[in-house]
Amino acid sequence: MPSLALSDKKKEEKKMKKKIDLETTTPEQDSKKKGKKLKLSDSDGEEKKSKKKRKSIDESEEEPEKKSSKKVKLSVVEDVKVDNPNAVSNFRISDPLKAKLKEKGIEALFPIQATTFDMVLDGADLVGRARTGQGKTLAFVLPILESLINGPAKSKRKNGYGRPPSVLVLLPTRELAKQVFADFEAYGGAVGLAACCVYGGDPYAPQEHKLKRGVDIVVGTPGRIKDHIERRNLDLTYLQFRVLDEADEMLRMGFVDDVELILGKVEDPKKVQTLLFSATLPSWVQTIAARFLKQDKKTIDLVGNDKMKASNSVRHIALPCSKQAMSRLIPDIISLYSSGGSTIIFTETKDQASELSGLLPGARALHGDIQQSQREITLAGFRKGKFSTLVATNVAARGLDINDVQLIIQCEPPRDVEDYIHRSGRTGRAGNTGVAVMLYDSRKSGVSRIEKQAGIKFEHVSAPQPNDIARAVGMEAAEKITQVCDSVVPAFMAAAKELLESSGVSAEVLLAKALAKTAGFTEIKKRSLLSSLENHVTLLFEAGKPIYTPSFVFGALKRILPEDKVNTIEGFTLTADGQGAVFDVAQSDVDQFMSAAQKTASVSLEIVKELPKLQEREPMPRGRFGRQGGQGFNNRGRGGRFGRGRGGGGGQRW
Ligand SMILES: Nc1ncnc2c1ncn2[C@@H]1O[C@H](COP(=O)(O)OP(=O)(O)OP(=O)(O)O)[C@@H](O)[C@H]1O
Repeated sequence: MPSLALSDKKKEEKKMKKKIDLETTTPEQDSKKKGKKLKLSDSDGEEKKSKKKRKSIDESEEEPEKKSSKKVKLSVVEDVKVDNPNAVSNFRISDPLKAKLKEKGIEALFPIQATTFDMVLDGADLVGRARTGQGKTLAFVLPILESLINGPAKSKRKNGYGRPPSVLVLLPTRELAKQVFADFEAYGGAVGLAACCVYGGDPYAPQEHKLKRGVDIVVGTPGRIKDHIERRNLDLTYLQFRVLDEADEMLRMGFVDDVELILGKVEDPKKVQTLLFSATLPSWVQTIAARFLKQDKKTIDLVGNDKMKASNSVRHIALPCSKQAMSRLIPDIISLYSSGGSTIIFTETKDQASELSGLLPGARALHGDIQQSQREITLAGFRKGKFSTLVATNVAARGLDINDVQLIIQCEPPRDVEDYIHRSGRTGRAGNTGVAVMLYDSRKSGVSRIEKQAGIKFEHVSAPQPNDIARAVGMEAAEKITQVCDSVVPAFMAAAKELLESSGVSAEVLLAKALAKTAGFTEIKKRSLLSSLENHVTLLFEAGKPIYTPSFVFGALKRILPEDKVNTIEGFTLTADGQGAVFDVAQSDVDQFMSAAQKTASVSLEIVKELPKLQEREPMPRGRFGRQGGQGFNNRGRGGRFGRGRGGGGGQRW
């Protein structure tokens, strides 16, 4: 299909442009462009100095003529690479690491990596913040490894059998620990450094064995790390680097005691470099940074006071939908917005995740009540594309980097804006684009709160209608049809001719039927705009004067319609202008409602074509410090949130 090919091409071009933008723009360049200030807590000068150093090394390495002759020979694309100040070759990265980066298709550092590389390699403590999917993991992996093999940490690193680790990385969940471990294993392995991963839910013995044999890097979750320290399997005396990744989540989960205990185990905190990374840094994390990091720490905040806190390569969409309509609506949202890629659906509770995954064809659930071994199988299957829809609780909200996730669906506005930012950030990663659809109950909403706090502007859309769905699935079906092998066509020609002659409809109509059948659609039901309910229609009620209460509308309706009919209306909401109310009625009742309204001059009813702006009723705010135990953090239980089973409250949600 030419139009399909064209749109795909455009998408690819856009992706390329975005990728190049991400790779070539350093925050300094960016801030100059926008007149925005990059937050550098101190030694700004040092950073400039090391940049200069880099430049002068580059200049002395090559004769000017050589440089220019090389440029002449290069194509435009190659030119971008050479001129890119963030090209890997511009950093003090040793050859085996460079080769590994190249093997992984990484030619230039992303801004958070480029900005912090020298600081970390030169020994600074650091608080680093960048939006989701912008490469924070390599921002600590690369300079730490480089420091251990060629930099200041090399001479202090212990060698040989039974050596204690030089690096400790703490993460909030097992899935994340495994992901970060995979990077340390790949890049560390390239320079002869050994890493191991320890987390709860797995037997102790194999972890114990690895630790006793000696490793350079330990990656894990706080609970299990603490257990290994107490069992004397883990000696942190010679630690040189401590990394707190997704620090705010770790502390929010109630790991604060474990984290403190672990961080307190180093012999001389002044000799240890501590790095703290996240996409969200609530102000209370700054307090933690002040306690655990050195006074002269650097802060690199690539989000800063920018209004937009969530990923800016994601399309943020808000869509009204009742609980009832959800499981039937979601497949259509996937057809319309997933561009053929994978989808992660976030629910608020474990029960919801299980229930919804059972209702969606081919979907699997991931939450804290599922056994660790099964969780790993599910996640591995999703990563490999064995199934394309994952229904998860917040267990999958943070940090997970899964290729080809094109669509995020959140079943309701999350209570914490940080959750919105991290969940929607599972798509649109590494310079790619993605779509995040947030469903909301028009009677409760919460949309404006997320919009305001995350600094995003939602696209407000209504439930996909028959034409939208037909266009989307029709395109996919068309692609399937055009892929049918030419050699099988002659065998079907006689049947096709006969059908064309006998059906009495045009070739176009027949082809449309073939597309519908190929896409698996025998009927498409209309949906209401307000609750996304099938075979329902959204009506607008007006009375020619301001409406202050729902009871006024119900009273007026009951005067013109039987009470039991009025009681069937769904999703009742007042409009933002205070002049009307919208609600859904069954398609079969529409005529009765409309003719009743026509008989009276006091009210009017109209079928809504486009949903007007609605009044929002905010849910009760949940205080961050509202329902927890000590330490002043939202203590949802000591890791119980993800089923570590270490007691504490609040573990039921995820
Ligand atoms: N310099 C680079 N060039 C190309 N791809 C990169 C580069 N650095 C990292 N990536 C890729 O970008 C993706 C996102 O990286 P990463 O998971 O570290 O992001 P993040 O900032 O930690 O996101 P989150 O806040 O969601 O945890 C990964 O697939 C990673 O391999």
